[in-house]
Amino acid sequence: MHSVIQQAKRLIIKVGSSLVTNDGKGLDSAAIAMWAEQIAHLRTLGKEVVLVSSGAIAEGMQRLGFDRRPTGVHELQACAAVGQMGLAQIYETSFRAHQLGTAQVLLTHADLADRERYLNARSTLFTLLRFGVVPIINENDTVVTDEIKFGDNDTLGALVANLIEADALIILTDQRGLYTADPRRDPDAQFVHEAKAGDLSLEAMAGGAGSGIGRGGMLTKILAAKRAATSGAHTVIAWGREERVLSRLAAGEAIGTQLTAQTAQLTARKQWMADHLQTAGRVVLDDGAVQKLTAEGKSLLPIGVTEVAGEFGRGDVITCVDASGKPVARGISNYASSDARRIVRHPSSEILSILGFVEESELIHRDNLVLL
Ligand SMILES: Nc1ncnc2c1ncn2[C@@H]1O[C@H](COP(=O)(O)OP(=O)(O)O)[C@@H](O)[C@H]1O
Ligand SMILES: N[C@@H](CCC(=O)OP(=O)(O)O)C(=O)O
Repeated sequence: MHSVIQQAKRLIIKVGSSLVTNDGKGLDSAAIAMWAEQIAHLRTLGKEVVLVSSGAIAEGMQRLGFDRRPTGVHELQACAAVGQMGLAQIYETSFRAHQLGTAQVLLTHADLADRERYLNARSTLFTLLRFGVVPIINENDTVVTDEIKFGDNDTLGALVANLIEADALIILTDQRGLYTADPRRDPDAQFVHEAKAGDLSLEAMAGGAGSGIGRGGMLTKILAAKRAATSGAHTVIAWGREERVLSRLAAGEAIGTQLTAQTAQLTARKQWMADHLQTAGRVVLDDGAVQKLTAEGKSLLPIGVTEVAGEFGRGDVITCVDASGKPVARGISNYASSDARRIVRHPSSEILSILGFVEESELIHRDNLVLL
């Protein structure tokens, strides 16, 4: 019995190129229809699902008549642009059959490295989930070159898991999970049912891609599990063609390899903030706000702030101090210092009229706040 997927409220599901495109033979509409049906089922169980799908390059190669992967970067990018249309079309059609809308989200490394774009991507994904839509994510291949690529969608899946604090990452691939060696090369390879995410011995077991279609192989999946675990997300690596794989995982069945995160989700996030000793700025709280934060576990609203010191951007970690200057909390600011200065001492209902836009009604959300 594996219960991490059963218990997960928010899930990232990553499907690899070889699965999506039937080993490069063209989009596998039957398989995609089955995942869509299962994802619709997961949603009826109250789970939020984000899909990370590879396959744009493989599908574009097919459509443009390449029988081997082109070597030129712009040819690959052109393939991705052509193939992405096929992905968008088939996902939209497959989910529509279950009255679910889809949304295309193409991300680059630069998007997630930039604090403001990171927060924007995060807010947009949360909003899509709130609208009941299934976001379908891929790397924005047409605008990236090697140095700034995620390079593989296993890594992208893990970063998205970190981005929206998913409880679990499911990586569907063309093997049943992790073996002690590449099963394509070593017939004696043993199946690994369960291990700790981040266990270094796993990295030695995992080899590169076996199919010529996929990019990362097993190593990027192991590293993705390690990365996802930093925000407390567990990973399951499973065979995408296993019958009803997603629904059975959601029912608690032990399928695939489970790589368990060792740190609880909130603890991991709070630890990250607590480790942020160099904060970009400081806000002074009135006594009421100190009370709300420390005794009631509430978010920090602009109205409870009397002063903003330093220069910081949206997404920076800032320190909250009481009227005497004593630090009481640390957290991620939803507003840049220039905007924060204008909205402090005001009720959140006035943010729109003061700034002309509203990022969030809180200055710091309690999930992004750690008490000192
Ligand atoms: N230890 C291992 N256990 C399982 N598969 C492995 C291992 N090492 C390497 N592989 C290879 O990794 C491949 C899956 O990676 P990849 O081709 O990138 O798939 P995807 O397109 O799903 O990301 C498998 O087909 C397999 O040959
Ligand atoms: N963005 C690329 C993803 C390449 C990739 O990571 O492939 P895979 O190893 O099959 O997940 C595409 O859509 O072709």
